[in-house]
Amino acid sequence: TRSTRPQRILKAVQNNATRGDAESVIAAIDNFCRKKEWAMNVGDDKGPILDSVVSEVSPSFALELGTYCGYSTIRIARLLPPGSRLLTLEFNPDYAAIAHQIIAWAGLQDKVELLEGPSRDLIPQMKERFGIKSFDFVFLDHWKEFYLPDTKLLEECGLLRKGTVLLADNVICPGTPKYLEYVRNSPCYESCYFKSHLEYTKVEDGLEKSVFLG
Ligand SMILES: Cc1ncccc1-c1cc(O)c2nc[nH]c(=O)c2c1
Ligand SMILES: [Mg+2]
Repeated sequence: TRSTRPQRILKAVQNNATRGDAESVIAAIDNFCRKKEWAMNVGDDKGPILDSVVSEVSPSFALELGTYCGYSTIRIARLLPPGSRLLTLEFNPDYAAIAHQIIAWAGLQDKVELLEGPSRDLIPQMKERFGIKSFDFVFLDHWKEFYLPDTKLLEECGLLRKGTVLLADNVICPGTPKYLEYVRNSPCYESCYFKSHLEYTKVEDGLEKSVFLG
């Protein structure tokens, strides 16, 4: 039977990237998705914006909503200081199975904890089950309809602190109008937009950076 797109991405990594070399894994995925088959990775246009925000925050505890094949997981984890942790949540088991292998190929499995399940079920378990006090950085990249409810859930669970940085992908394409309206109008957030393009295309998209003010 025909392979899946994530399986084809994994094969491109195994055939073109060096084990333990995160940069080569990122390049292999970007080359495959630009030249062979589009896929919903944050990509090499928005990616450097993600990198700059992660480097600026230098988080001890980071959360990613939406792993897919692990591309942005690797972009974030490769920049984390020693001893810091990235938790990444993925509800699709097929995506999670591929992401585990791609994260391992990059040699970043010791910095990353990949949790399978719905974010709305996992977020309330963060303190008790995963020993998280609060997150320093959150990357929202799962499904546009969940950005706002999951942000409110993070607030309600006391998982955001003064200065926590939220970075949201796809705020233009596919678009997250309810989330944007909230973070741009709430007195609890200071928000700004980084204009870019939908991965591997000329279509406008961008990242919204929102600092929680407590
Ligand atoms: C799939 C797609 N088609 C056309 C335009 C945009 C997308 C698209 C792009 C992304 O970066 C996504 N990231 C997380 N989750 C998504 O569902 C998603 C969808
Ligand atoms: Mg995205």
